[in-house]
Amino acid sequence: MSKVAIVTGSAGGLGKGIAERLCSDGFSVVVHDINEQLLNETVNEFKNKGYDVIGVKGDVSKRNDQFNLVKKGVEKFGHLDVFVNNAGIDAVSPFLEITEEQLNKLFSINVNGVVFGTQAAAEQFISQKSKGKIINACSIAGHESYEMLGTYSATKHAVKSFTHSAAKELAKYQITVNAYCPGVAKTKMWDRIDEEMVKYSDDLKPGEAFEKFSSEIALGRYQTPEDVANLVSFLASDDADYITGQAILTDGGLVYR
Ligand SMILES: NC(=O)C1=CN([C@@H]2O[C@H](COP(=O)(O)OP(=O)(O)OC[C@H]3O[C@@H](n4cnc5c(N)ncnc54)[C@H](O)[C@@H]3O)[C@@H](O)[C@H]2O)C=CC1
Ligand SMILES: CC(=O)C(C)=O
Repeated sequence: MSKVAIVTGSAGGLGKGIAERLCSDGFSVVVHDINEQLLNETVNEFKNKGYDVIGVKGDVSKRNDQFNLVKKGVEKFGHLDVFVNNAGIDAVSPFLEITEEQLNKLFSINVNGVVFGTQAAAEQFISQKSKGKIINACSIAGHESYEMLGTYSATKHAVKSFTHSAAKELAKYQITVNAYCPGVAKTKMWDRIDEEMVKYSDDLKPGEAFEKFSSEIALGRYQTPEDVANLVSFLASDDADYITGQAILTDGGLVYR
């Protein structure tokens, strides 16, 4: 019987890289996203590669959608082993321009989404009477608070905090809760961050905000989805059974904690 993983926001970006890696690790995978067209494209691409996947559309900020996601995954594959709370969004603005709308939107997706996903997965693990692994997308911005990324950084600090508290409460069920903290990966998220940072700057040209962040990476290159997937693959494996409550940096040497 193959292991089963759900990865939220996995039609593109880091989530897609994580979902593909878990497929090649032998998992049956539920690919999930709010973007239905991209979701269908990714599911078809994975099926053509021979991977055992289904697609479920949903919005992580809606509690019912998160419980429906687990239900659909279990209806198809019979059980659940790993739930990756990957979906997240960005926002760029000076502190004095942070709006109520920005705060509500980012917290509802990046934080509420992680809480609801964790609750849905944990209920399933408990009812299965099995161990289970919950793996959350944090960030270097969950360890360091960046200028122009104040709201985003606050959401990722909240993800780290919920990773700690959920790990403490769920350990008695043999459920582990950990987080991966990427650095600077060239996905659509960074394309948007770069575009916004350039708008707010007098001297940055398109691409230069990304280059500026990347130039500080000790290992000398920006991150790929595969770099992130390497860590998530380990956290999803039995080799990580004794690790819980950790928010692990994978950033090529950028933030040291
Ligand atoms: N790209 C980077 O350098 C870094 C990314 N991260 C985190 O990694 C995660 C993935 O980031 P990327 O792949 O770069 O982002 P991305 O924007 O490239 O991809 C995110 C995916 O999530 C989906 N999504 C957005 N809102 C959703 C919602 N409400 N419900 C369901 N799906 C939704 C999008 O449609 C998209 O397919 C995020 O949590 C992000 O904060 C952390 C550190 C660095
Ligand atoms: C996108 C991200 O997580 C940053 C800038 O730390």
